[in-house]
Amino acid sequence: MLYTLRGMVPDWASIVVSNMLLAGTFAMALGAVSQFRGQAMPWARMLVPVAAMTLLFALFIDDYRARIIVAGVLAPVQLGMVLWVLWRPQPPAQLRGAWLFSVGLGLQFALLAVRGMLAALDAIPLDGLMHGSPMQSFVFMAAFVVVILTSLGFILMAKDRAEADNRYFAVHDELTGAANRRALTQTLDRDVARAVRAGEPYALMMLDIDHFKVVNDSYGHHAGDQVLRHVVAVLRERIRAQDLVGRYGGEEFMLLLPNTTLSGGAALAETLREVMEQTPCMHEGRSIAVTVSIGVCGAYLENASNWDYLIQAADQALYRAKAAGRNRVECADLPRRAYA
Ligand SMILES: Nc1nc2c(ncn2[C@@H]2O[C@H](COP(=O)(O)OP(=O)(O)OP(=O)(O)O)[C@@H](O)[C@H]2O)c(=O)[nH]1
Repeated sequence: MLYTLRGMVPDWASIVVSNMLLAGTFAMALGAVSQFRGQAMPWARMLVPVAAMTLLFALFIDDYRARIIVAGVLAPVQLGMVLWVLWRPQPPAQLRGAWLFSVGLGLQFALLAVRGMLAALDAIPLDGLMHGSPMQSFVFMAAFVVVILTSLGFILMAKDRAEADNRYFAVHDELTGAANRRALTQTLDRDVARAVRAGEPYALMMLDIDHFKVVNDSYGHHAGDQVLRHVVAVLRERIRAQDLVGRYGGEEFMLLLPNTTLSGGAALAETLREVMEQTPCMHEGRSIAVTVSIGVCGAYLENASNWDYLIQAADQALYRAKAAGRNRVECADLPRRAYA
């Protein structure tokens, strides 16, 4: 708008302020992309080019050629930084939006750089912004395309991320990243049916952190949360790819172990108990001792329609482990009717 008012408003508004705003737009794009990528706002890299553009345009207020050259250098530098943050060190997960956004920015980058270069080589007419040279008309027209492409690209990136987050949190516990109760249930449905079909054994573990309330009370809730993440990390390191660890409730976790016998599950439970005891959780420079009690059940299943009894059996074994002094593993005796 300020560009089109050239001659009707003072030159400092039409020339200096308008280009300061344009540089500001690119700076905001850099801020937005940095935030999108989870990085801090790069204030210096955002503000220095805007200040440089403003100063140089004020300095060259009567020199159209110099201004085109300045814009042909500074704007591509700003746009290059936006593209760098977007694609480095790894490309973003939201590829289709990122490509659209980058094509828009790349077009702007190329146009301003080429125009600056042609001006520097005296290869385009330099009779002013509003005199309708083909190059100038092209730059104006392209600006609309650029705005549409970059806006659509960014909206698409944000939408794809929101959808991916929704999908992730539908099946993961927010605090620990372990499977949530819903994912555990879905996996049990699928796993138990497969185990029955294949005639393979299946084991299930319930694991509970000992005296977790004391951790919260002594070290605070943040430390408690860190202990929960620590437990999941330790469990994940020890289980196989086909096993699943999920958060069943507050400080209670469930492990699903396909193709595992009761004795195999019990051996793994004992290893996990030992590793947990030997691996304290570090929080703000302090070492917090963690022990767990585990109830295990496992069997060759014959009935895929109901697996509740597996959880009940493992839970009862866990209860016995707690009652027997904690930091222990107990195995469940599955009632015969359960899997007959
Ligand atoms: N920090 C934190 N604490 C939680 C969370 N969910 C549940 N808790 C706490 O976990 C504690 C569980 O306490 P209890 O059920 O008494 O169990 P416990 O202290 O581990 O005792 P035992 O299981 O008998 O060994 C409670 O203090 C809850 O507030 C969570 O997401 N974060």
